[in-house]
Amino acid sequence: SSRLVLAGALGLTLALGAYTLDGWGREAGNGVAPRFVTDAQGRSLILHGLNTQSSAKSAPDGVPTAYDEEFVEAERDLLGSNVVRFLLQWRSLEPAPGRYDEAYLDRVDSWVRWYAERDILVLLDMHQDIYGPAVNGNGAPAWATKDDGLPAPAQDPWELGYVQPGTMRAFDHFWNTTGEHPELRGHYARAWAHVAKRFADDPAVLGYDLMNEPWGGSLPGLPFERGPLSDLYQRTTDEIRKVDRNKWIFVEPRAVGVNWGLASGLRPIEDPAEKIGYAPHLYPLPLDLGNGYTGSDRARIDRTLNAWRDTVTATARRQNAPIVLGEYGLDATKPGALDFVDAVSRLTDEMHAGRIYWSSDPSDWSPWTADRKLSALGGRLAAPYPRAVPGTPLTNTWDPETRTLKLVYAADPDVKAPVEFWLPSEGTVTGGTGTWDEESGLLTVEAPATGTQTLTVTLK
Ligand SMILES: CN(C)c1ccc(C(=O)NC[C@H]2N[C@H](CO)[C@@H](O)[C@@H]2O)cc1
Repeated sequence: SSRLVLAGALGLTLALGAYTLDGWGREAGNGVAPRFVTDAQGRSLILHGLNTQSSAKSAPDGVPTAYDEEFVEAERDLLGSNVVRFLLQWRSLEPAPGRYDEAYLDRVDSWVRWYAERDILVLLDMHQDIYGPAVNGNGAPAWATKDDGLPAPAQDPWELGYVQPGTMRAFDHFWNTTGEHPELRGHYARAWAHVAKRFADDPAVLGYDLMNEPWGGSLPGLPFERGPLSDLYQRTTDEIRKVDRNKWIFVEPRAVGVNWGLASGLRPIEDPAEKIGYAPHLYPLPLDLGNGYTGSDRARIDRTLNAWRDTVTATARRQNAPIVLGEYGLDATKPGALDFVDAVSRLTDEMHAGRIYWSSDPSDWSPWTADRKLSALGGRLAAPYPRAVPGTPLTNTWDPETRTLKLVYAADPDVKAPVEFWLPSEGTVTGGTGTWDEESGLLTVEAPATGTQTLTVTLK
């Protein structure tokens, strides 16, 4: 099938790309991420939420169409979300070179306000897939799509769109591999600076995810990441920091290969604010090929998860970056799908990484039913978790059998704030004094502010 053709082509690319990295690209890196995003009180945050939303990719006005404020309310109340990865479109932001559409940013701001009113932080994602609409993708404006008139017909599966001649040329011009369009990356960096200038002082905005799933066109993965991609991230960070020295800036590795557990070649980005986060995606190849999380595929996928953990942790450590899994998801009708969701939850809990599910759109992947309740998959996402910790989390494990969450953390005596858990229903706590708020689903726990603390929360 064409998916197998895709896998073969990409697999060969990967093998060649990966082998150039000191063997097969596996780097030791077990253990926890060295950094956390912190709140105003200095608590370490563990971020859980949804991607919103794929419908924005093709929406004429560039904002989600299959989502509304009622859903945002449900995200807080039924899923306990404290973050959203909100898709932006460069085509909507900068419809002509150097001309920014403030009405578009007003529409984005109206969504940010919805999330702000529900204490959900917003990670703004400059989203692209297959470069932009002019080559049957989404993201870039037509004026920045230099396809040299080469063909780029829509493909099935859609991923083959990345290797069409016109799309490859558009990427090669953007990364200036051709040497003919050095101006494009400057436009991209300045467009981000324009967004940052708008939201620099908005406490609801967590920060900026600089590019969704970068693709190097003709450049192999590792040289692409070490060269033009890291250069673009550095240039964009420099432009943003001219107007915003506070927000987090998240960088993504290349999608192909790293989504499946291979090592990334990203260089550490220099940032005077020292607030660079790492936001990789996780899509094991057997699932991408339409299989389930069962039998021999399950064993392969488990090996992918372990490799992904090690390589992601190693890359984050190079940058001293907190980790947020920016995308993971699958068709919930596939065999073993819910077990995969639980496996990713355990993995990111082990890494103390945030996790943002793809996506809130109506589909077989969705956490929502047609009548806006939690789907079976949504129910697995709605597990208890520690959202804010006054110290460094050491252990964070949820056991659905015993309905018990165990948090061990090294208390920071300088952080005068309680532990905050989100629970889908009331729970009791040992190791501290808990206050349950039914309306918000928050269990606030006072515990000693020194030494290693162990809190055990059990749902009633
Ligand atoms: C060949 N290339 C460059 C490629 C192949 C496959 C993906 C992908 O599956 N991505 C996973 C999900 N991410 C997007 C949105 O960011 C979703 O549409 C995909 O399901 C990406 C790139």
